[in-house]
Amino acid sequence: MKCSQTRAIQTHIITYPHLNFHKTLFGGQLMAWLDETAGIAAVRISRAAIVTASVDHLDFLAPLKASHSVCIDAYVSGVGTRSMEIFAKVIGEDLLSGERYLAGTCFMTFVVPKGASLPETIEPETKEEQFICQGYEARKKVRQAKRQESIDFAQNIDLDIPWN
Ligand SMILES: CC(=O)SCCNC(=O)CCNC(=O)[C@H](O)C(C)(C)COP(=O)(O)OP(=O)(O)OC[C@H]1O[C@@H](n2cnc3c(N)ncnc32)[C@H](O)[C@@H]1OP(=O)(O)O
Repeated sequence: MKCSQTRAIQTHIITYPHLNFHKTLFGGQLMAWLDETAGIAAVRISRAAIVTASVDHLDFLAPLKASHSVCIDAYVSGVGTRSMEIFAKVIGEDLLSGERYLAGTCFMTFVVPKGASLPETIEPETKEEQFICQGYEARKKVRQAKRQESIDFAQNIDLDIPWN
């Protein structure tokens, strides 16, 4: 399957319900849209009931201003056995001037249920897709190491009710 066959895109106008104190897009809203868009890309390759396993390297590069549009563009950039990596980019656009800017990039990992299968490879075509996909194996190694760290870390987190 080609990266482009998994591509999912959402575009929104940045207006009041989604603004923060700075009159720019609330980061939590952007994260929700990212998860939704990336999730669609993940289902397109797997046709399975995926879950979000991790979000790494979410860089907020520029604020998204009120009345600009925000376009979230996501595609599968690597496949493992049950996991897949999705790359997403966030593009802001001043709709009156037409100026576009990169507001963020992000990698997310989604996992299919046990028993579901994924294609063995994903095929990049454009220069950007080739650039992104070539880093998949290295990023997966880092993620696997971090996952173990995260499991060890969780052993030290207490679940007590704070007001007791
Ligand atoms: C769509 C939604 O809104 S979902 C809501 C939010 N997400 C959730 O609730 C998920 C909660 N977490 C879970 O259910 C589990 O931890 C899971 C399903 C993510 C992983 O659990 P398991 O099935 O036991 O994982 P297992 O160790 O078998 O690994 C399966 C694959 O996932 C990958 N993986 C598991 N956890 C992570 C992680 N945190 N980050 C990156 N990759 C991961 C593994 O590397 C492995 O990849 P591979 O098969 O390509 O080699």
